[in-house]
Amino acid sequence: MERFQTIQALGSGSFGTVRLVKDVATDKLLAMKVLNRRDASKYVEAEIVNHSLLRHPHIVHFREVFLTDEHLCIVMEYANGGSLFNMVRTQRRLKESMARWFFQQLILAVDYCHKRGVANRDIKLENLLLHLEEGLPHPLLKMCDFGYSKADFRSAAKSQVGTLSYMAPEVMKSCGAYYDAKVADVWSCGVVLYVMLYGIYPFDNQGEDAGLSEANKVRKMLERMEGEAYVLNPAVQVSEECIDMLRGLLKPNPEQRFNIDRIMEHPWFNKKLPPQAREMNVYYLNLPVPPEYQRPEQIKSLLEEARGGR
Ligand SMILES: Nc1ncnc2c1ncn2[C@@H]1O[C@H](COP(=O)(O)OP(=O)(O)OP(=O)(O)O)[C@@H](O)[C@H]1O
Repeated sequence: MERFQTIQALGSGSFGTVRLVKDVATDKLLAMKVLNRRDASKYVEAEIVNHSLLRHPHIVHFREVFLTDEHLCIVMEYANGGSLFNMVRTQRRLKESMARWFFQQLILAVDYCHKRGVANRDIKLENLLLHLEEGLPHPLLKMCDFGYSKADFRSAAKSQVGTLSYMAPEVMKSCGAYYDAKVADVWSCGVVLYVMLYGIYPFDNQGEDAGLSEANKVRKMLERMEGEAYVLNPAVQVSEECIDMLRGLLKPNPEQRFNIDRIMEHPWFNKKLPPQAREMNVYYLNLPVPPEYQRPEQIKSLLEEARGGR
């Protein structure tokens, strides 16, 4: 008998589809990403291995990867509330208190990833899923998609990856020069916060830039980033403390940008922060890996097999 029963399709990405499945043994609902075996590239391998290193309440939990005759299946936690992107699109923008609720969870997840040695490099609203849980006033945030992630980034990154609207200026300009992937992640968190509050992108002015070539669009965006020329619409009620946070995150010079410690010390971040949030991160960092979990070496050899070494 099959171990997983498909309930419905959840969506599709550049590599394959994601399904809602039921674990037949436990009745638990899970998400399963199904790729063709031939798409088991080194990038996909990095995505899965990096994801498998992370266990945190605000990161979609990686369960296992397995092969069928034709497919590579990645089983993970199912987030039942859609994405933050959909929520912001439906509501146009979020109230400051709601934006802070999600931002706190995002920063806890990013802090944990960085301490584990993983930079996501594609933090955006579409990759932040939501999970509704009984008894909680708002959905929980769950980071997903480690397709561009980089582990062991002590030697900084240099490839230009990510999504343009969320990309830090030093990444956009890098052209093979090194940048610190952790600091670039903080910029993307700043863009996420801005979009939640104002319902538009801070630097990607789609109206004004329509019709421009890609190169000119990037040039325009860079000019706005470097001039810190994002609009703080006065019709939207946002506190001074929150704006101070935004300004610290969207500093074009990576050396002047807030780092995670500075964010976590900020009074706006600490307002209504759930008790023991920081201790929780220490707890998850020290959690031993259960013996039944797939290790990076096992995952790598499975992917090797998928690539043809059957
Ligand atoms: N764990 C999950 N729980 C619930 N929905 C999920 C889960 N993982 C992915 N999805 C949904 O499935 C869809 C496809 O996800 P997938 O990660 O394959 O592609 P993508 O991120 O949209 O695109 P790409 O892979 O090109 O970046 C998305 O709409 C996503 O919200």
